[in-house]
Amino acid sequence: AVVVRDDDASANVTAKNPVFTVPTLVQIRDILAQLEAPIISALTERLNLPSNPALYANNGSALLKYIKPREATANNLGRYAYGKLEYPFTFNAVKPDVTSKSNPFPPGRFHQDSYSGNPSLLSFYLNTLVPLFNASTGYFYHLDGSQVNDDATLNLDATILALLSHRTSFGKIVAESKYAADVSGFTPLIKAINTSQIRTLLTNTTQEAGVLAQAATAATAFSTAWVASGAAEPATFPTQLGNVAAKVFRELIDTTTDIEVQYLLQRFN
Ligand SMILES: C=C(O[C@@H]1C=C(C(=O)O)C=C[C@H]1O)C(=O)O
Repeated sequence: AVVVRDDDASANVTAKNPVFTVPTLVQIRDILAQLEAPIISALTERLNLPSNPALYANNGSALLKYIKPREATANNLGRYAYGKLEYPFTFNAVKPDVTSKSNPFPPGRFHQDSYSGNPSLLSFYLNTLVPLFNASTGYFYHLDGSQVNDDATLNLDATILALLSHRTSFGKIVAESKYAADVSGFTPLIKAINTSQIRTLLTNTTQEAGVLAQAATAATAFSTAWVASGAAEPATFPTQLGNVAAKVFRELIDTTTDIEVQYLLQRFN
């Protein structure tokens, strides 16, 4: 539907974003738990492919070149539409909502802020994860004897990065849900731009321990399943996967929390 907005002087007529009420924190945590297995499943596959270091040199320029046309296609399919909670790595898809009398961001209603956690996810991927993806053999067989399959590797890189972006973007609705449950606690901290106190109020270390424990359980299940299914794995494989899963979920928690903090800092813009 096309509606006239009285708060947008630059355009007489513009499409208004849909109004979304965020789920409760309990519901959001259930949804986040559902994302753990797919992330660790993709990491398991990726850990079993050898890497071509050239793809990740120069801040991942070859990886980003691979991802760019995929993200353009994804964009045309609506992957980054308003409220999808996923953002691309190769262009900026965020148009932040602006508060006004007609659009006051009531507690519990999603609004879009301009912050993306993707740059820090990409740097974590390139600098911390890629060095851990050091398999010497892969599961592709080539008559020329080569083990490396650049396209298959990049395809998994793109899949993992998209999942990481989606998972961390939940920080936006986590923040809205927590704000709605404690408006009087958050409001003065936001107005004072007290970033460290906002972060403290958002953090729940018991919940974090549960997320990390589920990641460890999933990593054990996937490495056990690969070995039981007949994959030729080095003895170190379960430990390596456990290590990768622990690092990824620690990073996800930290970046999700960054996104929560940044969302709230823009609450009254
Ligand atoms: C997402 C939340 O906020 C923070 C981030 C967490 C996460 O990313 O899993 C877990 C607990 C909180 O410290 C939450 O409270 O569930």
